[in-house]
Amino acid sequence: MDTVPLIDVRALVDPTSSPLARREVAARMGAACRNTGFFYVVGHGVDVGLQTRLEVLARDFFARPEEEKQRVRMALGGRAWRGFFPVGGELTSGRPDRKEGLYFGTELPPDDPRVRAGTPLHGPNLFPLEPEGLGGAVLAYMAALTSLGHSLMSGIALSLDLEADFFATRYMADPTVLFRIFNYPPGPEVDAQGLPVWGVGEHTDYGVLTILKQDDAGGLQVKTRQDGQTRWVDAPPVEDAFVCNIGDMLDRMTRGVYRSTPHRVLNRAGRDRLSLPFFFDPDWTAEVRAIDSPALKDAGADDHAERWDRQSVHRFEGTYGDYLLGKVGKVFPDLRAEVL
Ligand SMILES: O=C(O)CCC(=O)C(=O)O
Ligand SMILES: [Fe+2]
Repeated sequence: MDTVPLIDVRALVDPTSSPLARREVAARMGAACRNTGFFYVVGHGVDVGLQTRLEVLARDFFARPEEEKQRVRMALGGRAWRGFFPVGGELTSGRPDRKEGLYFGTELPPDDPRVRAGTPLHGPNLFPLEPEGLGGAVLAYMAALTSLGHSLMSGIALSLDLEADFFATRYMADPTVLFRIFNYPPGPEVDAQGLPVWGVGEHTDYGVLTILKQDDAGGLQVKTRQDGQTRWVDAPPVEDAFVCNIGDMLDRMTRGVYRSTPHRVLNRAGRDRLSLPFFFDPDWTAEVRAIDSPALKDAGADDHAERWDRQSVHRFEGTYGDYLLGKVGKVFPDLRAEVL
């Protein structure tokens, strides 16, 4: 219960696998979602060559001079919320993180009705990017992870005694996809006041499912709970495995049974750490509801007083888009006026 389990999800990805094999994988995922809310996946089928190409190109990007990276700064992405932010440009719980990053999302042309209507977080990515090939690798990776996201959600649906396509048809026919590439530079572990300098401070993710690719530097920590005690455990890099975790919206949909678990990053490697979180979330216009299933009869009490952001995970109404916009301004204060 205290460590992050590793699950081979091949049966969910392989169209020829048996229903029994799928259910077995789903049961393991369900157990992980109820316990740590975090699990590794292997057997995911995402091409290793593509992953390596993306990692090499991303490292090349972050190694470039600041003024070159600023050519694709977030201010140029406007309402679409895309582009580069420098170290200290993003806040978690009101404090700047020691990380820089590139933001991407679903590539939409300017004549898409949602882009024309000025819908926040919808639009084109800030392409072309240097080095050449980075933009193409990002699009190919987002397509591969979207497919994996649907496979994993079929497992989560089966684990809740729902039809395998429950999420795909009701909530994620046109999923909200946010993809980020982060670089955590090395530096002292504490600041002048002796406070830890987090790569990312303690937080939970907003959405449904996060699929993270991390390099070999380590530094991701997960807050586990057992018998009322909390403990931070490491989620170290595992060869060709993604780290998956449940976000607040799935926590809400399952009335707290599937846990959105706090996590944070401290880069102690003495060199840059590269990580690539992919957020796979409901359709922008989806009205998200609590899931009705006998599998959730043990739905628990509200724990908002203990949570990092003091928000109840169970209270919600409106569309996923409205919910997400409520969060954006807190992490990028400069962008708030532009986006909201
Ligand atoms: O970089 C990581 O390992 C985690 C990033 C993260 O937690 C996030 O972006 O929400
Ligand atoms: Fe996170």
